[in-house]
Amino acid sequence: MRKIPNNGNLKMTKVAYPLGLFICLFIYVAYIKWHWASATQAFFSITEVASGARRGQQAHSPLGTATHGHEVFYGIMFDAGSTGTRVHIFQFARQPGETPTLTHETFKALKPGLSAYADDVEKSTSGIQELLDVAKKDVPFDFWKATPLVLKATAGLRLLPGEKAQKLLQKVKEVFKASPFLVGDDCVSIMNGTDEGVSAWITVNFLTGSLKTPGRSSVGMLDLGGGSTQITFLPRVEDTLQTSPPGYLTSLQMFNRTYKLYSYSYLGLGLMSARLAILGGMEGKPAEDGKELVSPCLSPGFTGEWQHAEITYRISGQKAAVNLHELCASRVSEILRNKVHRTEEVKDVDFYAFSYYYDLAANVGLIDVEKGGSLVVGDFDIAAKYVCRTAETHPPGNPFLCMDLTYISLLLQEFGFPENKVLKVKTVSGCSCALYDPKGWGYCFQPPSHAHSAPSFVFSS
Ligand SMILES: O=c1[nH]cnc2c1ncn2[C@@H]1O[C@H](COP(=O)(O)OP(=O)(O)O)[C@@H](O)[C@H]1O
Ligand SMILES: [Ca+2]
Repeated sequence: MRKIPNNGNLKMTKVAYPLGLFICLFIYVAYIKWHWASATQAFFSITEVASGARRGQQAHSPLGTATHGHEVFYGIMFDAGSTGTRVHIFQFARQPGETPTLTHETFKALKPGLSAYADDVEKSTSGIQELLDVAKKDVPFDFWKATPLVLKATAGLRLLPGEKAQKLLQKVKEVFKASPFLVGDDCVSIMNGTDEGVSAWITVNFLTGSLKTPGRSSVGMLDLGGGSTQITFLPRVEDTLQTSPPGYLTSLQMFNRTYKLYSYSYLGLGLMSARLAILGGMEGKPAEDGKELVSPCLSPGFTGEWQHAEITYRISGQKAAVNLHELCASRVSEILRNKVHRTEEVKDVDFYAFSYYYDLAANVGLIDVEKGGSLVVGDFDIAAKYVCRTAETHPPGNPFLCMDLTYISLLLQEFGFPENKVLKVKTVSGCSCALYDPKGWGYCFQPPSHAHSAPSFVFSS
């Protein structure tokens, strides 16, 4: 479990414009602890709801009276990713009349993801309950009733047949409703892929300061999750806007500006889903007759088991394979063929890359594990070639390393990134985002709108 206390030396003084809420948090996150972005994203919405609820409670109860002139309130956010469920418990403080600051965060993650329980929803409850128990320990008893609780699910649930996903969400909702926290009717939902990409783009652009500095060019965002992968950037070239297929452009209105973003989430191209496709398996289905899945991306002598979404697959490397990298690259190219839309403009935009881009780059020493860092796209190719060649004779500790690096390298090439393109790779990612939910806790924002409807993602001050 991660606990992140705030040393309290970054308090905002009174600001006229509620933008201070965001600036404060992002300065805090960017300079004190560039860390997991769902915290920041949830912050946007939680602060308003939680403090509102708290005020409501205070009207009836003397327990709400703040100590030392501070009003303290909490928010709980579950990020139900395809590979795991994570809880973020936020504590905020607010001086009367001032914007709240994030003063503490508790985090705990559990594996596997919620979607692994698609065929036995009852089993999903113990993990959710365990994370709720963490929240109950963290949030003082008197605050339970006023503390909003929300869950946002991503690719794992999107990949499930609708009925199965709904059953899981319903189960979680029951557990939430039985909890002592503040839950609304839409406390549990699946976030759509574009919202996931856009919310991460907003976060990283706050973090880099480009949204608050007029004239500063924005950065692009790449997120590689387990089930889906997102690319989002702000095109500056008319041709990108003209040539992008429908569904790849989305309008976002924020701080009196309209952003026409290029954003797309590729469901099934997250790293774990890609592994399964490369191995020749089908999402949610065990291999026929327990057949072994053979891949040229695994060491020739390797045999083992791999668990994905609660299904165990027997896997092995292709016998006597020579030039593993070439064979693997050709298999991966088959999987990626005609799946990814390429834009010329990505060459000219600064990009940040998160999640498995970070995990893999850190794993092979391309970046610092703690701080992240910069690399060029071609580094993934060099690393893939090296790891795959070594794997021909010595199976690596992680049997998927050759496959994963080859996949990442080819995916980036498919997006249109040249090998000399610099990427900044960080641990932060835009995962679940409460703020970006049209019906959710968008107290700070009006509902988002995409593509064809009028932009309405408006900061309401
Ligand atoms: O809270 C977190 N801390 C650090 N890494 C996280 C956290 N949540 C997700 N990740 C990263 O996200 C990736 C898995 O993606 P996820 O399970 O969210 O799939 P999805 O986004 O496709 O649903 C991994 O790289 C994992 O390290
Ligand atoms: Ca994620």
